[in-house]
Amino acid sequence: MPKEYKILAINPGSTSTKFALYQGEKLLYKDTVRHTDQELLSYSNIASQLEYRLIILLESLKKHQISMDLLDAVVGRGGFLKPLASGTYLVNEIMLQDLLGSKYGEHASNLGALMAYHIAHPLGIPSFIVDPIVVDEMESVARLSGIPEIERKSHVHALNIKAVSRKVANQLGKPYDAFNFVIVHLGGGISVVAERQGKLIDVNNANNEGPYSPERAGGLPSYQLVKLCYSGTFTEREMLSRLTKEGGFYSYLGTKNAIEVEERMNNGDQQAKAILDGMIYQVAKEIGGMAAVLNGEVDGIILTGGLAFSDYIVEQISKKIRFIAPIYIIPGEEELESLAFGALRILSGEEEAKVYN
Ligand SMILES: Nc1ncnc2c1ncn2[C@@H]1O[C@H](COP(=O)(O)OP(=O)(O)OP(=O)(O)O)[C@@H](O)[C@H]1O
Ligand SMILES: CCCC(=O)O
Repeated sequence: MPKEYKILAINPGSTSTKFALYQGEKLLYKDTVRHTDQELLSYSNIASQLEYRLIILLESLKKHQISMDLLDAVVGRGGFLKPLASGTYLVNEIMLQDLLGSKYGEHASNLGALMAYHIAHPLGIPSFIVDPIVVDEMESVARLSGIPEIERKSHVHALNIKAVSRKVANQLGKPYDAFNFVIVHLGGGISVVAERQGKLIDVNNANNEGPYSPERAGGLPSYQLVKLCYSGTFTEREMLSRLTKEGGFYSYLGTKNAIEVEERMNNGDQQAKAILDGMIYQVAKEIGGMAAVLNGEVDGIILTGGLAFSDYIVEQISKKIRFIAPIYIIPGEEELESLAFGALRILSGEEEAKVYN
């Protein structure tokens, strides 16, 4: 009988940290710890949250009486690195340095490789990342921005997007590269992608384009943005934080929690309704754009991520876009499973780990 590898998967998100333990393909334990805005905003940068998130992980393992001694590998979500092909990568020194120094940008998922390595290294076992947020399959036409100094980049919830795409394709009875999908990850940040036959040919860079989200500003009118940057009101760090951690719902309503925003709306708060509806409007508009990228040849639109648990959000988006193609709802995310299975493919010899250099 083949060995049933034990793999710990770690997914640090913008509003939560999620963990799971798999034995082979079987889930043994799963836990989600949600972080308050105050907790996370008290850290000056993402890398400085490492110890805090590691303590949370160790507490969770202890609470669930999980011993780390029997682990075969640890896998974390992959963050801002150089643009990469899709796949599973061994965590190595260059990767750790790039993440610790935020060389390619700040994002909660930068902690994935760091946390995985800190657990795995003392145990003498490998650590991996799978389909990091810098998976880049964009076509050259999609890279043009409008000025030569700025190139559009592929920063995207690739892990979950690839997983849900496979899932829907499976439901439809064909491999995922047989379809064209528009896939929308509705999380703390929002990714809307055009996937043509398995490749993410265009994506809104979830950190600085597209719809606003619970914590991000999304695309902004560029002229006014430049004026604001030079107004003397904000430092560069404050401005970047305003766009990526304190934008969207948070900037208007003081919370990143969509459940709370919906409750406020249901209790008659008109401002909460306006902001929620504004996000829905922008998401629908972005989906229309990605449908055009696919020449209207869209086999399905997939809505996924934490916000896809909300009936209101799903219904309101669906109303605007159902003329395009059938809609598939996969709430939450398949990220932990995808991480564990990515590592499993390496341990079982089905694939070879890619090297980051
Ligand atoms: N049942 C629900 N109804 C409405 N909104 C929900 C529900 N569950 C979670 N959310 C909202 O989803 C958002 C977080 O989504 P998710 O957990 O996918 O994000 P994350 O993993 O923290 O960040 P990201 O997906 O950007 O990496 C929050 O605004 C949260 O309040
Ligand atoms: C940058 C892509 C991933 C995310 O927005 O969380």
